[in-house]
Amino acid sequence: MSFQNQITGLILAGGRGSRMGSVDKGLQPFRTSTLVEHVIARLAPQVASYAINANRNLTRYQELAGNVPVLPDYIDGYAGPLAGLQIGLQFCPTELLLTVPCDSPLLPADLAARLHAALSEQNADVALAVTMQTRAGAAAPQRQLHPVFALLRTSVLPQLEAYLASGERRMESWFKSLRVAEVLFEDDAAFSNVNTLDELQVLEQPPASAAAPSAAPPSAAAVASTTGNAGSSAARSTGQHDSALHVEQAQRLIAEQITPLDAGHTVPLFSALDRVLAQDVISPINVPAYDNSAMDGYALRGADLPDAAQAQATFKVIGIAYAGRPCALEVQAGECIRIMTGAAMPVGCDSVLPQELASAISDDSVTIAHGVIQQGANRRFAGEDLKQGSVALARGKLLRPADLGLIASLGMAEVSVQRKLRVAFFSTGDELRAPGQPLDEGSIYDSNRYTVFGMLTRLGCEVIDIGIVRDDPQALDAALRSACQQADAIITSGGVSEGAADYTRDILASLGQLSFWKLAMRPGRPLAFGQIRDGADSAWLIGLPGNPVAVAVSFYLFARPALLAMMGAQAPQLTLQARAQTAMRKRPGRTEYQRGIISRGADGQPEVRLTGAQGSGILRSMTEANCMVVLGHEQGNVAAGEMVDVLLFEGLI
Ligand SMILES: Nc1nc2c(c(=O)[nH]1)N[C@H]1C(S)=C(S)[C@@H](COP(=O)(O)OP(=O)(O)OC[C@H]3O[C@@H](n4cnc5c(N)ncnc54)[C@H](O)[C@@H]3O)O[C@H]1N2
Ligand code: MOO
Ligand SMILES: [Mg+2]
Repeated sequence: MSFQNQITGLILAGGRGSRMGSVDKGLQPFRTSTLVEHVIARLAPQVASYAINANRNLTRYQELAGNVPVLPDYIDGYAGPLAGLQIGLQFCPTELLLTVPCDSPLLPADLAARLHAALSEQNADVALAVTMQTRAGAAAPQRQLHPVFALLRTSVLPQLEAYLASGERRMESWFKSLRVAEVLFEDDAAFSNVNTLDELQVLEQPPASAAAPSAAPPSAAAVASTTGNAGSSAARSTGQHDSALHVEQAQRLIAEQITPLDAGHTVPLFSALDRVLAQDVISPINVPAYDNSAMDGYALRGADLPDAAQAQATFKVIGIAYAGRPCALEVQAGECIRIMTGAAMPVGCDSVLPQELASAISDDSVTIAHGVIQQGANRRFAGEDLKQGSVALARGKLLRPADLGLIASLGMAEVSVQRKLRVAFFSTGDELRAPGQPLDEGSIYDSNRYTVFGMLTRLGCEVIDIGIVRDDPQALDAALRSACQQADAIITSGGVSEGAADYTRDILASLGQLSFWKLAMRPGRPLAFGQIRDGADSAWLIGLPGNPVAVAVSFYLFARPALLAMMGAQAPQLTLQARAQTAMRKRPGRTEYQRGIISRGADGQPEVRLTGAQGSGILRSMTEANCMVVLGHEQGNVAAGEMVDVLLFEGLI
């Protein structure tokens, strides 16, 4: 394997740019493009694929780089280059990560080759660039370390995480704890980094040496498309390393890339259930439209209610007010009107006595004891539910039955909703047979397509079943192209892990920009995500792992939010807490989703137990469960009686 295939590049663009007036350095204009595009042009040919670490303007970086991963820091607060390194190492699909800053547009073309040679020869953890610099006033040139030009083994990630967890942020002192190989580069100018706008202007002068780019870099999108496939083969590196993306990071990366489809249309209210609101619903009226009674009883003036000294008071009944019928009566002191729930409050009345609270009722009078109701009781105000002109429901709302009721209460018979997402789905694998067919030796029934069908349908998608696709490059290519032409998104299962399913990975990658992630979770460790294209058509693709439980879990955690984001829907997952009924085994360093049954304990509090064997091929564990127990990344074994997080299935799985 060539050294390039072992290396993922990481452009560090996550700084504050403090010395540049807080501008985003990577995006500064430089020689007809931007600093980061020059860095991309220099870095891309040296590595299998690359990512950008940025904490601002993520969409802009994404546009410039054409769908390469743009990774924000995992830890908050612009914690410096080590935070960028951390997310880069967590993400890195290859054994080696090469970091370069976004503001060194002249970086050496042989950076990766030379750092790699030294790293291998010296069996080091990290190789760093060094130059000799003559400073003003200094007698001799001095050794200058360039720690952000580093080639690292991803196996150093646990050490880095421990270092960051101790509150440390300094890069050079972290390197002191590692085996470092230093590589002397002659051309100091190649490492010039631009800290101030003045320095940028100096560098903007026409290049003085051959080391500088002679022309504008190729467009970043072109670079990305040439590296996309290389990235997938590099992702199958043979070396053992533990770097894996955290669940939240993968979710964040997906969320950052997906933008909602902008395609609303109007439907009658009865067709709007489970659809996503495409526009805010603004209330055209006050709801309720007028002050009215919340009770059947007697409307009166609160000022006439008896005080403690009076003990009770008797009111004269002067008429009846019904809901839906105007009542022209007006009460005077000591008078009341018999009123029905929902009837408009008669002029002068501000309180309603529920009839069952009266001390005595005759044909024309009502007696009320002191303290039975307060002034203002049981009066519903105009607009207390919704004020005219206010947002009754916000765009992005997934419409539930009560929402339909609310829209109807505004007098609206139609509503603007997003068009249904078209989602194509298929299963991959030579071993798969469709239910109803005979099962020959070595084959199994395809269950994933049915699970995926159910989950897509519950999400309100228009489903396109592409069937079972054999592990055959031509069949996969044809299936993907057909899916891409018909659908907004494609959900596949199987063939995204290492090894025998290489085919699927290669074909998936050949049609677009796909990342193959290893996630720090169980089940659902492998996942593919990206966009594929066929001519003018494009579709998002989520490649779920083949194991049936992993399919459901990965769909829930990644496909569901991705599809909801495409619909522009706001539907966050709700995590509850329950008491563990039994001990649960858990290894720190990954998030586990164990299948559970939540119920009410003897003390009335929620408690949860696991559904037996938790293997990711045991689909029964899923059907018996009504929730998933979520055991967090850092968490270890759970003792009986401890509180654990749970995600309820109802409506989802
Ligand atoms: N060397 C490694 N091997 C594996 C790793 C790894 O990290 N390194 N990850 C394991 C994990 S975790 C999973 S999950 C699987 C995922 O594999 P693939 O996505 O490549 O899926 P397949 O190999 O095609 O299938 C895996 C498994 O699931 C069964 N399957 C597949 N499709 C269906 C279907 N539609 N209905 C029912 N069952 C299905 C298939 O027969 C296999 O048993 O990789 C591990 N290996
Ligand atoms: O995704 Mo796998 O075994 O974690 O099922
Ligand atoms: Mg397979």
